[in-house]
Amino acid sequence: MEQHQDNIIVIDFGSQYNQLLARRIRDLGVFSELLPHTMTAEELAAKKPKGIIFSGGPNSVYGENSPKCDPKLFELDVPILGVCYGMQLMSAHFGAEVSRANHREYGQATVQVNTSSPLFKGQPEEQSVWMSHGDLVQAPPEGFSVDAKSASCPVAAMSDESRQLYGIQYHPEVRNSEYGDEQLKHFVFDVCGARATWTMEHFIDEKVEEIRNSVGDRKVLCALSGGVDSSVAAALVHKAIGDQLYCVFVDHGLLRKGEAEEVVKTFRDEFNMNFIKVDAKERFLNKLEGVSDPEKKRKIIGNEFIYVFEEEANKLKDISYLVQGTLYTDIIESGTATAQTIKSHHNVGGLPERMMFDLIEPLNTLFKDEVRRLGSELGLSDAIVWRQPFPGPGLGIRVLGSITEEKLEIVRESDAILRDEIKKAGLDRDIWQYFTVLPDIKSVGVMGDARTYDYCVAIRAVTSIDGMTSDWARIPWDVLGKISTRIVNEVDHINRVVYDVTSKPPATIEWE
Ligand SMILES: Nc1ncnc2c1ncn2[C@@H]1O[C@H](COP(=O)(O)OP(=O)(O)OP(=O)(O)O)[C@@H](O)[C@H]1O
Ligand SMILES: O=c1[nH]c(=O)c2[nH+]cn([C@@H]3O[C@H](COP(=O)(O)O)[C@@H](O)[C@H]3O)c2[nH]1
Ligand SMILES: NC(=O)CC[C@H](N)C(=O)O
Ligand SMILES: [Mg+2]
Repeated sequence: MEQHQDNIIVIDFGSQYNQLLARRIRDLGVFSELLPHTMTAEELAAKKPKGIIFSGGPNSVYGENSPKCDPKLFELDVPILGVCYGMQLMSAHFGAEVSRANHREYGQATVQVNTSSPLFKGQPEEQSVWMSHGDLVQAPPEGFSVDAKSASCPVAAMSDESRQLYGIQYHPEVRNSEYGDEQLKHFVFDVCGARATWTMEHFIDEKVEEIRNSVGDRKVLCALSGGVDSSVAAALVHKAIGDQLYCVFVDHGLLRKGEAEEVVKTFRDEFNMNFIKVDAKERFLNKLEGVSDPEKKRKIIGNEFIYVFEEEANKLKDISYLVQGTLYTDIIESGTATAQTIKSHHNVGGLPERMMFDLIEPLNTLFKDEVRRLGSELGLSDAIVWRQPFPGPGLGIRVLGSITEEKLEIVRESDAILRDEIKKAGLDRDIWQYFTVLPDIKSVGVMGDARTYDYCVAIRAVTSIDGMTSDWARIPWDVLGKISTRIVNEVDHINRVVYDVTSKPPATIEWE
């Protein structure tokens, strides 16, 4: 996309925090996107970046297959900030030695900084920072000066002002680095001279123009779940092309209690868009029968979605674009060239190899909280903007192992009770996501003096901002107690309720 504002490019070397870097820059009001390290200097220069940031990464620069960048990048006359692996890469490029550290540093550390260096202006000389490295730069390359050091890290930051090259060994993008935001601010505004003009309004205008240009007068299909992301994507594309947009909502039999009716009502009543509901319960459940591997289930569901959309597109004729509400989170978790696959999101890693559509994914650089802001800007109601996320594979990944109608019913009913009680307790806006899971185990109980041997249900409730990390929600015990009693009393085949108290990481939000 042609950017009409200043742009800072973050080059992805596989760090867990790479997405945070781009995010922090956007929060400063400057557009920023994450791009693969395999892009050539020429391709990157075409985007006219005001500055480039190298992310961290799990590799060692001296490792055999460690990711590199196009060396011509250093000749573009664009300021570069290397973070962690990025600084090590810059150092190695200019001939400094990067070696294994005697003491690896993970977590909080104290650095002494040179406050006359551009990135550290106006800050205290001693700062607390977040380190995560096992390698280090012993001495800076020629022409660079040391801007920060810690007890175990001789080069915690370095710079060559004349060539506009900067390096930081710790992670300024992580909140635990006290003045990290300040350092990024200095880089973006003082060193790169970027202007803070990036707003959601700009984002909307640019996307609308981009969508109009690529679509022309053709018709477009939108995969609409009624969730936050696809509702926002649909509203955005509708703004661009109006009635050329056809929204397709699929009931795959893995939806929550009452969900299909609710989505149909909302979109028929509140939205002035072409809306089609497809009943595809049987075909999804048939394909999933007897399949217990989570990744297989995800791929079957992802594939089947597309087959349904293709059939609908053929009925409407001349449709070659599919809109999806894909977020950056879906992409990173599905695995990229540098990041591991945590789970294949149905709309990314679960897509079939061949499909008849080109994808339009206007939100694929954003995080959930940014999408919510965008939704409000587009005038969507709070009920949609603040709806809790619900994964495309739905209850299919909340019935662990192979899926049956009976098990789906248990999850559907217990989830409805949980939602009801959370709402009654006024907690629905505080808790990011809450649902029940049916583990594939049975345990012994005693009900009405009789022995039972039946399923247990797990409650999962988390607080989060963007779904990348989360903590378990501290639901008051009396509320949990009420939920547990209701589930056991009202849902057949449940004799036990447990509460999941793990954060992400090390767990994930969904169980599959
Ligand atoms: N039942 C469905 N019918 C049609 N499209 C769907 C359905 N479920 C998911 N999708 C598509 O897959 C995309 C990803 O699903 P995801 O759940 O991440 O987003 P969402 O449902 O739009 O928002 P939310 O995260 O709030 O649930 C959606 O944006 C939508 O394009
Ligand atoms: O549309 C989706 N398709 C998927 O395949 C999928 N898998 C997980 N999720 C949602 O993503 C967020 C992070 O989930 P995890 O911590 O389980 O990875 C949580 O909000 C999950 O509900 C999905 N959404
Ligand atoms: N977080 C990082 O970028 C780590 C860089 C490199 N792998 C190291 O251990 O030093
Ligand atoms: Mg959803």
